[in-house]
Amino acid sequence: MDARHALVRRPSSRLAAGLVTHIERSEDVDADRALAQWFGYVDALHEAGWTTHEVAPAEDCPDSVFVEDTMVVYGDLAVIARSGADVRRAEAAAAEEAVRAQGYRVARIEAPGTLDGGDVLKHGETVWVGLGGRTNEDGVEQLRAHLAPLGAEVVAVPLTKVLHLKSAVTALPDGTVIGFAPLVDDPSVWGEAFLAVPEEPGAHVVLLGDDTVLMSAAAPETAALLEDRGLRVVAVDVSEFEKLEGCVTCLSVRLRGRPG
Ligand SMILES: NC(=O)NCCC[C@H](N)C(=O)O
Repeated sequence: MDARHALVRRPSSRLAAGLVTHIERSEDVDADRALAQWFGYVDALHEAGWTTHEVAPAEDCPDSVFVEDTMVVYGDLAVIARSGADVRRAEAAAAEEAVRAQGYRVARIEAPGTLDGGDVLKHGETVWVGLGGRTNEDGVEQLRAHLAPLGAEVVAVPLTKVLHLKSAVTALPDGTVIGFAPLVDDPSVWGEAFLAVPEEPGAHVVLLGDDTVLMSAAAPETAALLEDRGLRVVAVDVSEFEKLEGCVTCLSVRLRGRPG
């Protein structure tokens, strides 16, 4: 992997008021513990050689820590999302400012399109987009138009069982797409490349390097399975974010092809 930079955004003290859609609301989201977990996550990025850049915090936006949802970065272009949850739209402006400061060109998903960055899974030149939750057809079409000149193929994927596509599936460095089968609408999208994992929190990995993945500490069996495949696993406790349907992917935007 080349340049290793990532955007992160520290949690609002109002995190407990974040949105919950597919799971029961937990009454015990602890904002202090969440902040400690967020520092643990950021430390794990640093230890793996990543430099982090903070998007200005947004106290009034309980879900702002889930910075992944504010954009899709491909090549030298950042497509600023227009969340399918209108209460989250205020998060985008500061995220745009932060990614511009890293040298990216910017495009935007415009109304009536909606798209959340968490619905977008990239591997190589293929970009799968979950359709049916926070992202609509117009949002997919706009993303396709923005990314086509960069050589990306955008593929819409049905999504009904979880919040975002990357709540269901993520990709390993070799292109294997992992998911917890009961929550994946149509694994046949990935054919032989799909690998079922034994735990729901095990479906989410952040690629930290060519052979290293970051994942939730709540998925020890999946961690062992990935280690058997030759990967190094860095596990972090993100329990407070998981109570709000967040996972390791949504806490950062990795800027792998940073222009600047
Ligand atoms: N990309 C992600 O998985 N984001 C998680 C967002 C969770 C937040 N509570 C929401 O419902 O928008």
